[in-house]
Amino acid sequence: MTAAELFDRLRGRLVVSCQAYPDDPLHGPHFMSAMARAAVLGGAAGVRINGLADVEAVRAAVAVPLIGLWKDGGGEVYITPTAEHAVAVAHAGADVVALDATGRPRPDGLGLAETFERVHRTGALVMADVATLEEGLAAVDHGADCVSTTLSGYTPDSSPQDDPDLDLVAALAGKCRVPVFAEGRIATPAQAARALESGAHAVVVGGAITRPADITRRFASALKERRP
Ligand SMILES: CC(=O)N[C@H](C=O)[C@@H](O)[C@H](O)[C@H](O)COP(=O)(O)O
Repeated sequence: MTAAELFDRLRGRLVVSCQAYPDDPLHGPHFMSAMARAAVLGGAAGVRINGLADVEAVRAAVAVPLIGLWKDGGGEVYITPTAEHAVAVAHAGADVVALDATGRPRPDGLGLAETFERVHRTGALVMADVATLEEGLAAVDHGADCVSTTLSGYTPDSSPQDDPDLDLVAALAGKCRVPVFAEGRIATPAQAARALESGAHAVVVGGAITRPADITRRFASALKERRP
């Protein structure tokens, strides 16, 4: 699949992020590949998957474009923190490798251009996970194939917020020559639709679909507040 074909398949569509941490009963490739299959059944045009085992299993389970990442390490930069992680994610079967492109120092000391270049040598594309407009523009200059607002609200240079950062989506979409993905805290179908109206090429939704413990917690706490 060429880059143009891949982005065409995702245009105006939903990407579901299927990720479960080790303390989640759904952790592991068996559950995440079932989750990815359920997402595709429901109309997801792509999936976003964390970790080599999950990427491999999901690659075998669904045929849609797969955005892979590898959260690792205890540092500030934890989304696919080194070029070695990024290349491993590509080799595990990701079509697109998502990585922290905030410009903060990477643990392997490599710059973004060199890291992106190593991903491109595998044949995979690069999704730059950013928190600000400046980071997105710099990532595109360094060769990113697409940009996602994943890290807005989670870095010292972006303010924490409850809602999706649709201002950032609009700002990036207005200035970037590559597809911009809206990602982070999209909790309702209405917010997903607004993300497209803000200029997103596609919309990534995670927890609101794939974290049943968190979804349950929202319902349970709504009852608690009104318990007689
Ligand atoms: C900040 C960070 O580490 N984001 C991660 C990136 O892969 C995931 O934990 C999120 O679930 C994903 O971005 C989708 O966002 P949300 O679950 O809010 O729809």
